[in-house]
Amino acid sequence: MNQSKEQRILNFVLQNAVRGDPCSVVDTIDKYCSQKEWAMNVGNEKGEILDKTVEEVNPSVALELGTYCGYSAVRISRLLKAGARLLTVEFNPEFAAIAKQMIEFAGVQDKVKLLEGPSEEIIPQLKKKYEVDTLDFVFLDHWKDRYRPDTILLQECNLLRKGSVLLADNVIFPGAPDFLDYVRKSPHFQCTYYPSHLEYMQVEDAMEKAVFLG
Ligand SMILES: Nc1ncnc2c1ncn2CCCCCNC(=O)c1cc(-c2ccc(F)cc2)cc(O)c1O
Ligand SMILES: [Mg+2]
Repeated sequence: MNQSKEQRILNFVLQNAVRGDPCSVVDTIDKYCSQKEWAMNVGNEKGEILDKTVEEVNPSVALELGTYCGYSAVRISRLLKAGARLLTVEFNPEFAAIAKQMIEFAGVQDKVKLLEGPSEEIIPQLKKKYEVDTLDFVFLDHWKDRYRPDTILLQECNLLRKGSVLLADNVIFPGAPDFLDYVRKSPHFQCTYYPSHLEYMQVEDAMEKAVFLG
């Protein structure tokens, strides 16, 4: 049976990156996806905005919605302090299997917990099943029409505290207009817009940071 694109990306990393070196895994994925096959990783340009935000927040507990091949899970977890952890949620079992291998190869498996399932099912389980009190940082990179409902669900589940930071990918392309409208109009969020480009392309995209005010 011929390989999936995601399997080809993983194989390229296993053959060309340095085991246990998260930066080499990130760079190798970017090399493959910019030169051989496009894929929906956040990429290096938006990845630097992600890095700066993670360094600014320095989260103890971070959540990622939409793992895909694990590119941003490796990118985020390489910046986490000792004892900090990233919970990453992936709906697609094939993607989750690739991401698991990617995370282990990068050597960040002790910082990352990969949860398989739809975000709307997993978010309500975070407190009791995954021993989360509140989330310091949330990276939204899953279905774009889930950004707004899941932001509301995070609030309803009391998973946000004063100062929790949400960072959303793709708010321009493919776009998350209802999410932008919601957080920018809400008195509970302080928003910042970061213009950028779609990963590996010269197409306009952007990220939105929304800080929860309590
Ligand atoms: N836990 C969960 N709950 C719900 N859905 C879940 C999930 N976990 C995963 N998914 C399912 C999301 C699958 C991928 C989401 N990301 C995207 O759809 C995405 C698409 C593009 C794109 C751009 C230009 C194009 F021409 C085509 C596509 C770029 C991006 O950076 C993207 O992040
Ligand atoms: Mg994205």
